[in-house]
Amino acid sequence: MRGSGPIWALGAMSGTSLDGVDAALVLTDGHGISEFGPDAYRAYTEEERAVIRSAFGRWPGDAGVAEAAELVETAHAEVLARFSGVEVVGFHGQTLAHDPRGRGTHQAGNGALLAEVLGIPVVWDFRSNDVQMGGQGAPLAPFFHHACARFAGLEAPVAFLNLGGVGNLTWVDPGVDRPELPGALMAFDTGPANAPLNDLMLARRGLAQDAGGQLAASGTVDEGVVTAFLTHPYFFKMPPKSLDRNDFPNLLPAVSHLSDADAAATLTACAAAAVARGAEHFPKPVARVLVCGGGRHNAAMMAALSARMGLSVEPVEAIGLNGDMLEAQAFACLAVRVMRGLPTSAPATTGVPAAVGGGRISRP
Ligand SMILES: Nc1ncnc2c1ncn2[C@@H]1O[C@H](COP(=O)(O)OP(=O)(O)OP(=O)(O)O)[C@@H](O)[C@H]1O
Ligand SMILES: CC(=O)N[C@H]1[C@@H]2OC[C@@H](O2)[C@@H](O)[C@@H]1O[C@H](C)C(=O)O
Repeated sequence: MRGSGPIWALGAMSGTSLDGVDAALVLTDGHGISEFGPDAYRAYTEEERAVIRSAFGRWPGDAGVAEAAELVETAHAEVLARFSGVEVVGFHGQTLAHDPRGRGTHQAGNGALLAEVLGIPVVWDFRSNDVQMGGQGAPLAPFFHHACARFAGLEAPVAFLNLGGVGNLTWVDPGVDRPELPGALMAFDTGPANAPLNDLMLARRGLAQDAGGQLAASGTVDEGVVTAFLTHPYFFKMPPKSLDRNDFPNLLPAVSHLSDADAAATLTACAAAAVARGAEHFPKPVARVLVCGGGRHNAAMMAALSARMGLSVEPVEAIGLNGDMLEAQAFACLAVRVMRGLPTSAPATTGVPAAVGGGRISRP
């Protein structure tokens, strides 16, 4: 990559909730954000979603994985081709399985193929190197959260919370000028966020989500279920730590005896309680929690978070960011970091023994 100045990078993310592909342009030198560009979204069709979902938990070579990967590649090629003036693409792919201390981490989608189709260098397979070096391979957005806090001119420690299928929390001290330095970051997955709630809505009501958190807001939380949920060994692990979408298989069955509304309220409370438990690990207190990801549209979840954390919980729009695109933007910024040989994770974000870079670079 020429020079060290900012370039237009296009990031793309297909998250665990499997709604679709987010893509966003960022002008960045990998350290700082100069400007945000346009973004785009391409939903998966129900048929595509079913094929990809059936490959969850599977590894390269397993039945159904090649079909899922092809759909992921096609959807990305479609949405990424809408942009012009792009110098590099950061392609996350679709996580199908994540077992960092076992079989590794598996993001479906071939970046080399996309580079050919788009005619632009593509950085991809961001997580494998970190896992091979002994890290969790996730979360990777924290280096970008650090850049966001500085872009917004924040000075005091702050937390970014992503509420996707899984939740992840990043504590940032914007006063430390590089994300890999000790004291800059602490990050980890908090627990299940929207995934069990979506599964409940699908099973009970045939709906994709609890829109606005309306069903949860009409129910009563079963605190016994929340207390039992918090005894899961994950909550006793020290960060950094990461999760697979299906790591809490007993959560949905734990609300099977409840009405639809009470079950939704209880799963929402569990997601919030997991975040509040996670925040106990923060090295220094924060005054505000800035939320990105689809869960910020769930008023019941936002209220539960604020109540259980005793903090101001606001969407990232409060500091001028786009909460639907933060992860896509993160992989844009990480792509530039990879191109320039900068680290993308550190002991405080993934538990890797030393700051490392990841990602494969494929050129057309
Ligand atoms: N209006 C809304 N009301 C309630 N929930 C919503 C709303 N919009 C989105 N969501 C929730 O947010 C989810 C999508 O969030 P997001 O796109 O951030 O997840 P993801 O990026 O796929 O997941 P991850 O970050 O775990 O990879 C939906 O599946 C739904 O549960
Ligand atoms: C293995 C994997 O894909 N993890 C995702 C998932 O979705 C949310 C959470 O679990 C986080 O760990 C990560 O994504 C974000 C973008 C990250 O790496 O920061």
